[in-house]
Amino acid sequence: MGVHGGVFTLTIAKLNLRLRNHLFRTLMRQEIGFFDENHTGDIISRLSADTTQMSDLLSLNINIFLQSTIKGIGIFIFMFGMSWKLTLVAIVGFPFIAIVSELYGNYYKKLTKEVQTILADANKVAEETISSMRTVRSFANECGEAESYYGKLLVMFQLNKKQALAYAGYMWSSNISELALEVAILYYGGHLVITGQMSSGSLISFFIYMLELGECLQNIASVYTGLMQGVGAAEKVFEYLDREPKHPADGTEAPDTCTGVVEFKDIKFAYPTRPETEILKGVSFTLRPGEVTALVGPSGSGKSSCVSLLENFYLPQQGQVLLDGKPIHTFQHDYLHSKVALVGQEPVLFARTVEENITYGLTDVPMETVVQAAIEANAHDFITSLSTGYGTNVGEKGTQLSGGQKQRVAIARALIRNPRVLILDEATSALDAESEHIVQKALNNIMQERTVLVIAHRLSTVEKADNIIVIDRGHVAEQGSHSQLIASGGLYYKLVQRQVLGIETGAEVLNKPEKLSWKSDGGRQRRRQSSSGSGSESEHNLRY
Ligand SMILES: Nc1ncnc2c1ncn2[C@@H]1O[C@H](COP(=O)(O)OP(=O)(O)OP(=O)(O)O)[C@@H](O)[C@H]1O
Repeated sequence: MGVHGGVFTLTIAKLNLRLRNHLFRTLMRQEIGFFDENHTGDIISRLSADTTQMSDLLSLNINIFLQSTIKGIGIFIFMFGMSWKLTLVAIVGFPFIAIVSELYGNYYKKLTKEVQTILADANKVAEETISSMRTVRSFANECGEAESYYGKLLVMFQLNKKQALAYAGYMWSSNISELALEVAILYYGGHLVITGQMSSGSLISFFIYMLELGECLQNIASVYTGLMQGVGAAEKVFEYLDREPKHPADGTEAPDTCTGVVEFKDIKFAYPTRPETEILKGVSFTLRPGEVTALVGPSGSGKSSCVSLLENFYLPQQGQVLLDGKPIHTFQHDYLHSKVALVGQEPVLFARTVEENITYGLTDVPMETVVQAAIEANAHDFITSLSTGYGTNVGEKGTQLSGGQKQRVAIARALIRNPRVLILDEATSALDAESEHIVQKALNNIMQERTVLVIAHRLSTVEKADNIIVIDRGHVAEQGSHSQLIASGGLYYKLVQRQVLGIETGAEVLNKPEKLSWKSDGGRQRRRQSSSGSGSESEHNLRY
C-alpha cells in the first residue's frame, strides 16, 4: 500500500513537472502579440492552477479506472459463469447509466471550464493589484481591489453551487437506476430459483457479485466525471500547448561580421490587438554605424513602435526592417539580440543579484567583464557600496534600487553584449545631474562606431544627434540635423518652440527660428534669448 501511494505521488509529481515545463517553454516561444492579448494573471493561472488540477485529476482517475476495470471484468466473468441469463438482465441497465453519466459529464466539464476561467480572472485581479501595490496604496483603493477580487470569487462560488447541485442530481439518478436494476435481478433471479434453473445460494453469490460490480461501475462513472473535470481544466492548457507562434523566432542568419546598418523600408504597421489602426504608415529611414539618430515626435506618434519592430517583437504588415541589408526576422534569435541591445526608459530588472541582472541571458561571463561593463555604465561604485556588492538582490523588478541605479545596471546589461546597434529610450532620464553627466560620457564613448538610435525627450540629446528623424502620426515628417531642422521651421521647430512655451512665459517666446539658440552645458540646456537677454535657465525636455 505504501509503495503504491509513493509511486502514485511520484507519478503525479512527474506529470506536473513535464506539463509545466512543456507549457512554460511553449509560452516562451510565443510572439509578443500573444502577451498583449493575454493577461499575465490569466497565463499564470493556466500554468499553476490548471496544470495542477489536470495532472491530479488525470493521474488519480487513471489509477482508479485501471483498478476498477480489471476488477469489474473479473467479476463479470464470474457472474457470467454463474448465470448468463441473469447477467444479460444486468447488462440491460447499463445503457441508461451510461447516458446519465454522459449528460452529467458534459455538463460538469462545461462548469469546470467556466470555474477555471473565472479563477484565472480572479488571479488576474490579484496579480495586477499585488504587483502595483504602491499605486493601489497611493490612491487608497485597497477596498476597491478587495471588492473586485471578492466579486470574482462570488461568481466562482455560484458555479461551485451549480456543480454541487449537478453532483447531487447525478448521484440521485444513478442510485435510483441501480436500485431498479437490483429489484429486477432479484425478481428474475427469484423466478429462476423457483423454476429450478438456479440454486438460491448461487443467486445470493450472484447478487453480492453484482453489488461489487455496481461499485466498480460507479467508480468508473466517477472517474469519467473526474476526467471531464480534468479535461475542462486541460482544454485551455492544451490550447496553449498546441499554439504555434504567429511570428516564430526561427531565423538562421548569423554572419561573422555585422556592420550595423539599419534600414526601415516603407514600413506599414498595426498592432495585432488593433489591426484596424495603422500606427506606422509608410515609414522609411536609415541608421548608420558611428551615427547617433534621434527619434522625436509627439506622444503616440509611433516612436516606440519603431523600436519594437527593430527588436523583432512584431512583423510589419508591409515593408521590411533590414540589418546589413537582410530582414531582421531572418537572423538567428540569439544573434540578433546580441547585436541589437535596448535600454528602456523604465528598465525592468529581475529579482536576482546585480551580477545576474548584468549577465542576463548570457552564460559563463567572467567577473572582470561584469565589473568592466558596470564601470563603463558608471554603476560600479554604487554596486560595491551595496551590502553584498554584485551579489545583492535587487528585489522584484529592481524595486530595491533607485531609478538611476536601475538604469545604470540596465546600461551595463546592454553594454556587456557589445552590441552593434544600441537603442536608448532616453536611457538617462532617471539620473541626477551628476550621474547623468558621467553616464552620458560613458554612453558617448560606447556610442562610437556603433549604430545608435535614441528615443529622445531631452533637447540635450537631440541636439547632439547626427540625424534627427521627426515622426508625426506614423509618417516621417522631416529629418536632418538640429540646425537644419530649426532653420527649416517645420514640425521640429514647432515642437521645440512649444517646449519653450511650456516652460517659459509666452512673452519670452521667440517667433523666428534664427533667434533661437541652444547651448549645451554638461547635458543641461540653457536657452539664451537674443531679444530678452534675461539668461533664464531651464532644462528642456522634449515632451510634447
Ligand atoms: N501593444 C500595443 N497594442 C496596441 N496598440 C499599441 C501598443 N503599443 C502602443 N500602441 C499604440 O500605438 C500608438 C503609438 O505608440 P508608441 O508607443 O509607438 O508612441 P510613442 O511615439 O513612442 O509615444 P510616447 O512618446 O508617448 O512614448 C499609440 O496610439 C498607442 O496607443
